[in-house]
Amino acid sequence: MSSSAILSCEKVTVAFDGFKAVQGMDLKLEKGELRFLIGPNGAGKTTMLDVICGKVKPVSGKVAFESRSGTIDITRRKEHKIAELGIGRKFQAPSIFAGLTVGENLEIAMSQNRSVWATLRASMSKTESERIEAELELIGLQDHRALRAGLLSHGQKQWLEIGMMLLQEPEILLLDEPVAGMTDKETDKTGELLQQIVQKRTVVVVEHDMEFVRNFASKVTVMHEGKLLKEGSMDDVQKDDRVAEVYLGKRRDSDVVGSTA
Ligand SMILES: Nc1ncnc2c1ncn2[C@@H]1O[C@H](COP(=O)(O)OP(=O)(O)OP(=O)(O)O)[C@@H](O)[C@H]1O
Repeated sequence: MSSSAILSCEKVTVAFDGFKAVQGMDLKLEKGELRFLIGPNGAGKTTMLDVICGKVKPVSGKVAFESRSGTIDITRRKEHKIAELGIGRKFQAPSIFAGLTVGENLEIAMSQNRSVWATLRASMSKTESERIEAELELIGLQDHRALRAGLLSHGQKQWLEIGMMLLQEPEILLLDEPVAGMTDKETDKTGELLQQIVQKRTVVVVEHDMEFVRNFASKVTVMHEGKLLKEGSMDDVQKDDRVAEVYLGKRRDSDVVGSTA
């Protein structure tokens, strides 16, 4: 692995009943980057996240994680072990406790190894409380600590969930379409949040919202039919005729990979 790489997927192939959803895919992440994984429906993007977090095992290929204590081959590790090593995954469906307050949700996330009720009954240390306060500020929910999480807007629920993940101190965060269903304002706030998160961590985002990708991506990986089609800046990707073809079924045009204006 190169010195600053935090994750390296090499020639990863995934088959579902003989159908190759991912074929010989390479994906290398540098520490602290915000990487967007794009591509048409069925390209294999979500499957790649599944491979990284251990939910799906590849038939061949290798996934190596540069942990704080050295390089670890995580290809065959169990999902919960990979999470413990520092790779967190957020799925599209929120997994917050709607009946508990925002603060309580964060408290639970912070003390994952205690039971939910033991966590709520136990008194928090000053440091823990400050930690939660800092997290609330980061996710923009500082004024909602005592609000029932079920009453938050869709966007706020997503941020809360991101905050809950951050309290588990992952080194890599894998997000599947985090801005789906958000308003434009919420989408922008999410982009800003992700940019703050990568000051300390590495983030991979599977995304269909090209406006969002254009606004916040530095490096984009395009997948098509389970393979790497193109990797580079959004500019490079947008100029690529093959990328335009797979999105639009024709030569470069407006719309999806169109103008940056
Ligand atoms: N558990 C599964 N069993 C069988 N086929 C699957 C399974 N998961 C994914 N696939 C297939 O693998 C291919 C890649 O799916 P994947 O969800 O990774 O694509 P994607 O790029 O994330 O697509 P989308 O953008 O639509 O979410 C698709 O053809 C899908 O139908």
